[in-house]
Amino acid sequence: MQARCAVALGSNIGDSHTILEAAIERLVYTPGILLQAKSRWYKTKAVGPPQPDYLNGCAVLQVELPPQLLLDTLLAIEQEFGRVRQQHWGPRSLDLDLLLYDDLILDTPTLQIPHPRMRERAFVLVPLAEIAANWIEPVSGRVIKELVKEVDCSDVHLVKGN
Ligand SMILES: Nc1ncnc2c1ncn2[C@@H]1O[C@H](COP(=O)(O)OP(=O)(O)OP(=O)(O)O)[C@@H](O)[C@H]1O
Ligand SMILES: Nc1nc2c(c(=O)[nH]1)N=C(CO)CN2
Repeated sequence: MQARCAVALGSNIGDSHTILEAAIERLVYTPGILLQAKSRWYKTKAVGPPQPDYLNGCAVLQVELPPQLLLDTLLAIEQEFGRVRQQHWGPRSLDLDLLLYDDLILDTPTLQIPHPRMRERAFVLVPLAEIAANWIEPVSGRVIKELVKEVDCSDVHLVKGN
């Protein structure tokens, strides 16, 4: 079975640009994952507890993996990039969040789709609107380009020379 999914990428430790570009390559290297689109990179102020600014972006993938296996793959790639789970919302070399999986709504103890906080996050919605503006977020029934108008995007800045 083929599905289209959207992934958010973030990094605020190390050479984040190199890490995020390498994470895209690593995703593409995974059997069952094809890259359909990737956004440019954005420098963003950390939301939540004080920590270094992030570099964020999004990608749209065509996958042949079921949702939980896809998540497990994302978590494994985070580990490969040295992601130690110091503390929730703490700095990390690589964060991969599964935002959308076709029009699936899933709420299990290990996986929630759509990502439960994506609609409040400019650092997700701005790059996602760049590559998936007309994707309907299934919980709200709204398209991404409408959702991004409802969040404060003043802390999301396109990186020069993307
Ligand atoms: N859609 C999803 N995308 C990514 N992780 C998810 C998702 N749904 C559930 N999880 C679970 O959330 C756990 C916590 O992830 P993590 O510690 O990276 O949270 P975070 O990225 O710091 O915060 P946030 O979840 O708010 O982005 C993961 O280990 C994963 O098992
Ligand atoms: N700007 C920004 N802030 C965050 C981010 C992130 O990726 N970017 N990720 C978090 C936990 O997932 C918490 N806060």
